[in-house]
Amino acid sequence: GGEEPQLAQQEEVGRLVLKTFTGVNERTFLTIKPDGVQRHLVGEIIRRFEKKGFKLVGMKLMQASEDLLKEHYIALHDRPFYSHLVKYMSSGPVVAMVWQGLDVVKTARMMIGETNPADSKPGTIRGDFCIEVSKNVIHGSDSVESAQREVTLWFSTEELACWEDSTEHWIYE
Ligand SMILES: Nc1ncnc2c1ncn2[C@@H]1O[C@@H]2COP(=O)(O)O[C@H]2[C@H]1O
Repeated sequence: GGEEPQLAQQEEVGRLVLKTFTGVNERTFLTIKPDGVQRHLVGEIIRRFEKKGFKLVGMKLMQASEDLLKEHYIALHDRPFYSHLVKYMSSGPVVAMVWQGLDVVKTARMMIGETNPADSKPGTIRGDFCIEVSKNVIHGSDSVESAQREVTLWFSTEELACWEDSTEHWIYE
């Protein structure tokens, strides 16, 4: 009984957030994985999204806890590689980021490449910088809904910056 109104309220907030972060305000969650940090790819990866024209609205270098990563990868908890994945992701610092822009979820996935680097074309991040699926350098949200879930899981609202990009007139019609 008592929990239902709260749940309805949460769903309402969810719908509102989803409506707010559409069009040029669409947001995605990206994280440079421990192998990407160790291999000094942080600058190169950020450079690609920055030069593309997307807006960086949140970023932090952090060592993620196993609890956070278990929640982040909850949809994969039945997969045989789940616990290995959680251990690897918590083994060193990652760079968690929120990027904003028109169709940023889909476009970032295209820039990242396929989950398996062997299927990723040259020119994509995974196509250019890695070989194995279990060391694939970067994560990107796979849908607007998972982006919303992942952004709120990894960042508080105070950690996200709202700023005006002076080049926007040269990027959007
Ligand atoms: N067969 C696999 N073996 C190990 N890790 C995998 C396998 N398939 C997927 N993954 C990892 O699981 C992750 C899920 O989403 P990511 O985009 O972070 O990238 C994926 C890979 O790092």
